[in-house]
Amino acid sequence: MTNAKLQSLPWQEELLSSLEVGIVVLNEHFQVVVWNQFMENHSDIRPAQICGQSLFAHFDDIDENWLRAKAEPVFNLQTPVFLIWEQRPYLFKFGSNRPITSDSATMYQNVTIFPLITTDDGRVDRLCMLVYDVTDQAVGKLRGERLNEELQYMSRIDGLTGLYNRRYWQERFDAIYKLSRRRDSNVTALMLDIDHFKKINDTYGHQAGDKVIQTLATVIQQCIRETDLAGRYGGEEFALVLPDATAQEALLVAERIRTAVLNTQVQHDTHTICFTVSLGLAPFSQQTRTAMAWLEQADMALYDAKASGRNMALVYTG
Ligand SMILES: Nc1nc2c(ncn2[C@@H]2O[C@H](COP(=O)(O)OP(=O)(O)OP(=O)(O)O)[C@@H](O)[C@H]2O)c(=O)[nH]1
Repeated sequence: MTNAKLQSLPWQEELLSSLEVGIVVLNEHFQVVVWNQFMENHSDIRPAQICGQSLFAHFDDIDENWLRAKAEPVFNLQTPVFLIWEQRPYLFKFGSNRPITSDSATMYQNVTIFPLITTDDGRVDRLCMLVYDVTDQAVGKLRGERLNEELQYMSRIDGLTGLYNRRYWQERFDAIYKLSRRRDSNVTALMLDIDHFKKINDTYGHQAGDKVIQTLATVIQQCIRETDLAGRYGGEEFALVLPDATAQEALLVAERIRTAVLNTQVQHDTHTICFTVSLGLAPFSQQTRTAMAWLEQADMALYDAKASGRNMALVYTG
């Protein structure tokens, strides 16, 4: 079955030309025997230019060793092989004819490679590749995945501050609690609350209050490690967990946050707003039976800090 033979059967040639599928027949030396209209249209290579020549001479971005290894079972075991876009977006680097706004500049392809027997002794001496354009399907799936990732991100993040929201923070905190029990690690939980926040809202308005909350979130992020976990726990209440930190080490972080807040001013309209925070800390202990109980200890220390005059950080003492 050579190109010359195909030309002698016009209806077959017409059939192959009208297919929206690439058809490539290769011999044992990976020389092209058939190159249909689809392949010509997308590669700008005419059959006369490529037939009788090595495929790799025209497509130097196809890894020769890889394709030969892939095709081995087709020749030796007479079994088909499938290349799917999820594993390798394309075999032939063709441009996609989708609109400019489309997600893909190149055509995604699924490729089926199956054996052809043209010898009298039943040996496979040719293989046929069917190249399917699956760009629409691939772009749709990739968009769906990206959308899912965005939705997952949004479901974890607090819209006002960009920190983790309460639900997701709690989920991560529970996991850290379980890990700490197993490893008996030094981890400290921290609760933080803005002092007299109601007064800020009442004096400057809710928008100003929001700005204060956002500014505090930025300050917190600047004062902690990447491995620390910060979340917005309630309106003006934040929860943190500091892995690899004893109570004393976490207290240094808490003091860093407290002083940074003292040195922060929030501009709103013509006003300059200053505020303070109170912090409560609780180191992990094997005696603490649940994650919730651990967090409550930090909350009790926070309550003590508030009761002792605010603008301070205290460690839970039991
Ligand atoms: N602007 C703004 N205010 C909020 C938000 N969430 C809660 N609040 C307000 O935060 C205030 C919290 O007040 P309180 O719980 O009485 O505490 P506080 O005034 O900070 O007093 P102390 O904690 O005892 O220092 C309430 O007025 C809530 O309406 C929010 O997202 N934005």
